Amino acid sequence: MVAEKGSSEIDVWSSLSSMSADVIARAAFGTSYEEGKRLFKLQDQHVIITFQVLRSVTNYIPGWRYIPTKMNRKMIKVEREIREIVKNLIGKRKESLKKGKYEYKDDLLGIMLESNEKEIEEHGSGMTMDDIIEECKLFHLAGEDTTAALLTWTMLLLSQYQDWQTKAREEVFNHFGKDKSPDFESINHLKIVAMIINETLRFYPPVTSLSRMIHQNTKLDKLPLLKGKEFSLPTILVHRDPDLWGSDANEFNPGRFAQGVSNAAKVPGSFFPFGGGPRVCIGQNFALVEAKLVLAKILQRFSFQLSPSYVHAPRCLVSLEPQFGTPLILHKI
Ligand code: HEM
Repeated sequence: MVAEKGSSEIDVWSSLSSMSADVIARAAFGTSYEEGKRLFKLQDQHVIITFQVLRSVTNYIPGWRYIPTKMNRKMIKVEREIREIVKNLIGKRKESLKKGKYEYKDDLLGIMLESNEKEIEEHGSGMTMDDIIEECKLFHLAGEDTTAALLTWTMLLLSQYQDWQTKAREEVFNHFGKDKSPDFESINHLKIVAMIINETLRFYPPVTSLSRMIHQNTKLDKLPLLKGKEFSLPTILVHRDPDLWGSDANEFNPGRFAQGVSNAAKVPGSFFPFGGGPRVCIGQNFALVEAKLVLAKILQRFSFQLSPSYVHAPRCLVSLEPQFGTPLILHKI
């Protein structure tokens, strides 16, 4: 995309979205990667239709979703195709097992099927086909746009704060030079890159709020929280609160993470981009390794700056994303 010795304007949001879709398709479906990609494309369509339906006034008419409107029929068609693909994938793996070829691989689907077989053998019941399909869908939904958003906001901020871009590149060069590929072990030695990623997660958290159900009456300071009600914890507001982060809460300053996550805020527990408790994000380590690897590789090859055509308009769909893309000018180094 960028000439050997040149510069190009690229919408990094769209490129990084395709990249993280590829990563999650490979991790979830390994050898069946191509079918995985098709599945995830369909799921993207499904999300778009769902948001259209949720935003439509007809959403408030009881029973409307059962009426065969154009939109509802499209939704059913996409859902059916998604189920067919996953069923086929599972069928093929089971078939190979029957033929004695134990072909369950180290991908998410393989691990899930293998542990499910054991569960059924030992306890007589396990996950149904529907459960497995839903788990595959959830991983894609939870893991694709979130990681793409993290990487996109990081690149945007490093375009705006060139001093941090230079520091990060120096660190990457010190560890890997210009050509050595960063690997899983050494990626954790990148302290400045880690600080930048944490500050981006604070500044533009891909998941902007958490929902919780209240199980018993309680009080949060003077605020009564009533059993049976749902409440929302606005991550993005907590992450920018000057009482918790200091007067520079609305400034990008990775240095605040220099002494680790637990010392970054004035009040512990003010940083929770991956949620918390029993439902904490199970993909957080995966996402952080992916983000560090990708960022290190980009910093090794390119310097980048903001394009004059960039329009700042974050919006919240599945994750906090740049509504009009993120055009950056990349220079080969
Ligand atoms: C920067 C990237 C990511 C961010 C910011 C993020 C954030 C979150 C948050 C805030 C939650 C809700 C946690 C809670 O309610 O306490 C969550 C749940 C979840 N995430 Fe992530 N996530 C990311 C990447 C990923 C990836 C790559 C995967 C899969 C490989 C993944 C899989 C999941 C799953 C399956 C859940 C549901 C867990 C449950 O309900 O038990 N996430 N994530």
